[in-house]
Amino acid sequence: MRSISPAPSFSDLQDRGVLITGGGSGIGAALTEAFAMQGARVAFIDVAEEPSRQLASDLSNQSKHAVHYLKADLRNVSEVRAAVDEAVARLGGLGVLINNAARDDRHEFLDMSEDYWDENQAINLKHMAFAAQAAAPALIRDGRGAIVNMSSIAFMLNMGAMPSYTTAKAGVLGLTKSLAGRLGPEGVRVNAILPGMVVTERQLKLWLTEDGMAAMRDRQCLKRNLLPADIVGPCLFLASSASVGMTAQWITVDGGVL
Ligand SMILES: NC(=O)c1ccc[n+]([C@@H]2O[C@H](COP(=O)([O-])OP(=O)(O)OC[C@H]3O[C@@H](n4cnc5c(N)ncnc54)[C@H](O)[C@@H]3O)[C@@H](O)[C@H]2O)c1
Repeated sequence: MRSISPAPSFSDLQDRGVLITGGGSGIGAALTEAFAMQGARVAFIDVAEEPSRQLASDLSNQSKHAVHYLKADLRNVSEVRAAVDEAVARLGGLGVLINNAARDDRHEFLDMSEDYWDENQAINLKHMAFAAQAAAPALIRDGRGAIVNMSSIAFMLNMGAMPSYTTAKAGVLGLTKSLAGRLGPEGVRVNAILPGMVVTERQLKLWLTEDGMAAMRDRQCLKRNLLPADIVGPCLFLASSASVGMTAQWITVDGGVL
């Protein structure tokens, strides 16, 4: 499910330090690959060790710089901080943080426990704030730092099957606007991407059915499934100096649902 279409080239991303959370599979893996192929210095955090090690090793054989895999459970703030510090040390600085990791569990609202809510917010929202906090000093030192936060159109579709996830994804936009306000005066831009239905291995395994995909294609203007590669161009753009005047904004990549 890795990206296959050629990504646009942004020469300013060469040698930039880039950290991607949840970069070991799905959209995150496509982003890890794309930044590595731009010639960036890339590190990614993921809890899934085996596929992540494999990805880092495969990409390191093809890219200008070795790709660094850092194992951490992003639900744990001290692990987030340690992994970000390690990334900054290994990359020799940081220019770009991609807050990508999430887990879109379905859950029944009427049965939802407090613990479930807290754990769900921890993987879908909280780590983005603390990764940004840990990365901020390096991004400020960089002088043209950029953060890209992964939201979702799901919170605008009145979906009843995952209220904690969709609340977190709405929160990602609030976080994006607040951090843009706080970090903009220090030269750091903060933007977000709202993907629509993107077909990944995990989505296929857990949630997507032929009927469900057909129904979403029906709602889209573009009558094809979106793939992780569709998120790559917008993300590279928001990370690069091509979008140097943009902050506190978001780009929707949903094939035209909204
Ligand atoms: N796929 C879609 O249709 C879709 C739609 C809208 C938004 N998004 C957003 O795009 C982003 C990527 O989605 P995806 O579908 O590629 O997800 P995915 O589940 O395929 O990948 C998420 C990655 O995060 C990692 N991860 C999960 N829990 C972790 C933890 N506790 N600590 C560290 N790493 C952890 C996983 O191992 C995995 O590699 C997410 O923010 C998601 O909400 C996806």
